[in-house]
Amino acid sequence: MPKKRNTDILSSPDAPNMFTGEAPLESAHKVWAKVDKELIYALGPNVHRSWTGRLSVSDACAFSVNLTAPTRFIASKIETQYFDDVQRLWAKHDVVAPPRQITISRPVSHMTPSASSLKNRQPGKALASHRPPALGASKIDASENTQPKATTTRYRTKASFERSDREMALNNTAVSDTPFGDTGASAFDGTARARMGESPRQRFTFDNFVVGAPNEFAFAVARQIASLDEPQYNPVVLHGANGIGKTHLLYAVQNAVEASDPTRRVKLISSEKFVNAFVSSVRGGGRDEIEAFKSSLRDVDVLIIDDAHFIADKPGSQEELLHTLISLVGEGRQVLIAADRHPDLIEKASDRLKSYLCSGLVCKISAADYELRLRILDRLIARRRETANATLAIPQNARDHLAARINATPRDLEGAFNQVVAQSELLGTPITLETIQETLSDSRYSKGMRLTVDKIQRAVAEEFGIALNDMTSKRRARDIARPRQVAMYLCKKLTKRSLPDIGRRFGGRDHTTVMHAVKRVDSLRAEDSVFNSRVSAVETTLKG
Ligand SMILES: Nc1ncnc2c1ncn2[C@@H]1O[C@H](COP(=O)(O)OP(=O)(O)OP(=O)(O)O)[C@@H](O)[C@H]1O
Repeated sequence: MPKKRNTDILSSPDAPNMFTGEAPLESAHKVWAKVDKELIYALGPNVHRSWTGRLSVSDACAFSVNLTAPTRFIASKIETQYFDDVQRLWAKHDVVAPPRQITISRPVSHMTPSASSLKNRQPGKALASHRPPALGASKIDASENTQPKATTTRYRTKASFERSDREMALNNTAVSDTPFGDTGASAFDGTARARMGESPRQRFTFDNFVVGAPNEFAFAVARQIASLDEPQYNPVVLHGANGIGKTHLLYAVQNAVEASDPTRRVKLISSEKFVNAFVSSVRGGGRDEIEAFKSSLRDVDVLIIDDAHFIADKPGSQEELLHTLISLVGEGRQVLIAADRHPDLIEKASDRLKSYLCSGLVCKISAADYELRLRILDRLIARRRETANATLAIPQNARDHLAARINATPRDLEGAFNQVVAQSELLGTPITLETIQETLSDSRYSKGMRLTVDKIQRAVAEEFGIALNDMTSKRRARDIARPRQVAMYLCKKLTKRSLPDIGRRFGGRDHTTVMHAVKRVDSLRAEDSVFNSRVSAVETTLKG
């Protein structure tokens, strides 16, 4: 008779490894020793020494393993930048199938309760309260205040982390209209907040917004909205690339209006929240739900909607938004909207919505130039000195380098600044031009990744001798169309932009046109050596 399988034991968190017979914690230490070594090769010794090499196994069961970092910042950094490597190598060396879930956490004190408890642990005694979160569990349970605080789950993406501050703000606003309290905030939100010192709502003020040629119009408009009781332009749309300061200005308006006249009702909501609230009110089915939704948006003096482009392919929500705007504007209430592109370029937005959005005032925030980036950097340094590190010193040549090198958005600049400062503060090293170069060389700020569509279009237009505006024109003559295809090809190859996004930046072309261009240039490069060397020449110039 076949032996009865003891599923209770095998599915228990303390079950020994089926293959090696090792206890979960023992096997986790062994696996980590291998992963630790391989990470040196995978990430390079410098990165490993500064980040992943500072992890250690603090707890493990048959389903999951908890790796602890010495500080919250290091845990966040690993989670956002190196987690995939850790996870991949862990899966390679852990013989458990499916591989155990990895959680990165930071201790609340040097000797974490879980570590000390593990030391005193009685063989065979389960430590239920010190288990790493189970598979699929969300962030750490706030009641487990003796546990290392998990900064995030395995499902968070880098992009979502970058946006977390802002989303946290928008979500809180939408869930409740109370200013940033702790209510409802997740453990991760708490981490993000601690990392930045203040909530976005507190940081995003007019005073903290650095004004320069690329944003002065938008700033002036926002200030005017905040200072007038009667709208002068309505609706107002601010548009510009991601991370360029739109949300900052929206919050600045909200803050300023509330500070100057607490009786004025201001509501700031993301269009994603708008859609969700609208859909759930409709699903709720009752008239009351729908009426409650409508009045929550219409009983305000100033309605501010962020990321309006999100609503593009949702016809029902678009219609509702349009009615909301018409109703508010009709009653003389101010409407302020932000989107990542001009309303006319919001694909799948209805013509009525587009034309209504353009009927008030549309103003663009342009890319930050070097001078503005330098001034934003100076402001960041000043704030850091005021709030956390009075002796922070960054030599001028290092500042110049940072402002010149991070030629993307203020958000990227802020991220790079945080990285440089945190590394210096945590490792106790001074900030110099060399340390900045080293920090940035390990990161997403490496030159090739920061190439913009605009730069590529310019470089290709120059090489092939066509006008820059032919990149977006409808002209189809081969001597124009071919360089345009080259530029599309290089955008796909050298940036992280999607095919639809690239198409949009080439005069609103379809993604299939971009796909065709990529294939065509690829095959021409293989067939025609002169053409190939011209494309290589542009590529080399761009990569600098
Ligand atoms: N002119 C500026 N002065 C100071 N800080 C700025 C400025 N512009 C942007 N920032 C900072 O850059 C970060 C990103 O800005 P913000 O979230 O407002 O971008 P966004 O345009 O709303 O991006 P998205 O399109 O992704 O929503 C914020 O921390 C903001 O404070």
